[in-house]
Formats: sequence, C-alpha cells, structure tokens
Amino acid sequence: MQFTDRIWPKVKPLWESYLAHPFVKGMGDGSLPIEKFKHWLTQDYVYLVEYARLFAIGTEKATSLEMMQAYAKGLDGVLFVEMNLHREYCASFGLSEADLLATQPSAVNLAYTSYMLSQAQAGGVENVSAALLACSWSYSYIGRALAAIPGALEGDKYGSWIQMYAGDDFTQLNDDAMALMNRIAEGKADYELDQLEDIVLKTGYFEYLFWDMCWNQSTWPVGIPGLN
Ligand SMILES: Cc1ncc(C[n+]2csc(CCO)c2C)c(N)n1
Repeated sequence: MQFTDRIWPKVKPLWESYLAHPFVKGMGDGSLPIEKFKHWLTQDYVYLVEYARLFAIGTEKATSLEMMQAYAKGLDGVLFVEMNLHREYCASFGLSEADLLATQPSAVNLAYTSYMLSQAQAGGVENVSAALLACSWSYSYIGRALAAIPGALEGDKYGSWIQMYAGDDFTQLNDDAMALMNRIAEGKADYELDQLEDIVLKTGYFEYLFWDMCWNQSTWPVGIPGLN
C-alpha cells in the first residue's frame, strides 16, 4: 500500500476540518473579512520563506539526481509560483514586499516552521518529505473543494487564490510531492512509517492552528497577564 493511502483515513477528517473552519468557508463564499485575509497573506509570506528552506534541505539530502531535481523544482515552485500570488495580492492592497518581509511570525507560525525544520534536519529525505506533505496536500484539497462551489472561482476577492490552489501548476506540484513521499516510504518498516505519519499529522494539526491564528489575527504575546 502507498504511504499516502495508508494515512488517508487519518488525514481525511483533518482536511475536512479545514473546510469547516470559518476562515476557509469565508474564502469559499467570499464573506471572509479582508483584514483577516491580509493577516494570512503577511504571515504566510514569512512562513513560505522558511518552508522553502525545507526543499533546499531536501535538495542537499537527496539520494539520487532525480530526487535532487524533484526538490529543486519544489523550491522553484514556492519561490516563484506560490510567492508570486502573495506578491500580486499585496500589490493590490498597496503593501510592498518590504512590508511583507517585515512581518513578525506569530507564535503558531514560528512553532510550525521550527517544528518542520527540526524534523527535516533531524532525519533523512523521508523526514523532509513527511514535513512538506501536509502543506501541499491540504492546500490542494482545499483549493479543489472551494473551486467546486458555484461562483467561487470568479469571486473578486478570493477567486484568484482558489484558481491558483485548484489550478494545474499547483496540482502538479502536489502530485509530485505525494509521489516523491510514496517512493521514499516504499519498503520501510511499520515503525518507520508510524514516525513519518506522526510528522504528517502534527504538521496537519499546525495547519488547523494556522487557519485559526489568521481568523483571530493573533500575533505575540499570547494572553500573558499584564502584557498586551
Ligand atoms: C501555512 C501554509 N500551509 C500550506 C501552504 C501551501 N503551500 C506552501 S508551499 C506549497 C508547495 C508548493 O509551493 C504549498 C502548497 C501555505 N501557503 N501556507
């Protein structure tokens, strides 16, 4: 059985929980307040800078030229396809790239990227791919689910977001990430697959927390008495 089929029963309800979250629902029906979306945009931009490093780590740890090419393609995809969406949105809001880069990552954002990077550094390519997977798989799932809502792809606020994540380029990037994970996991013992599954689920839980953090527009500090 392929690794992604093995974890599907655990992953599906988690992906469904994102579709039920008011942030994601609001993008689907266009009702999401723009201030909350701007929070996602700025937090996500600094998230993607760290996420891109995972592909760089994978490129360095790759055990074949083909694998090295796959990670390098992923790195290119984040830096020049996905981040372009953010740059275009921010230009339409009058935000500069410097504004985006000046964003302080929130507690959840920092915890999420630190966890991914530590897992990627601590193991071989299997850890790198496991840490990358929830991110592309869940966004692809969300993009395609929102695209199926009548009128969502034409929405003036979030239509281009949905078009991008449901589109062919992005679907291909995610298919490549899933195929690479499955190839790497092939022949591994159950206890190793359990460890990889744990990384995918924990990054998946962080994805939920990230949507929630954007919905609440939270940063630092996190409710410490006496501090604002
Ligand atoms: C918090 C957060 N999680 C996932 C993604 C989606 N994403 C990030 S990199 C990548 C692979 C291809 O570029 C994908 C799909 C995001 N933007 N922000």
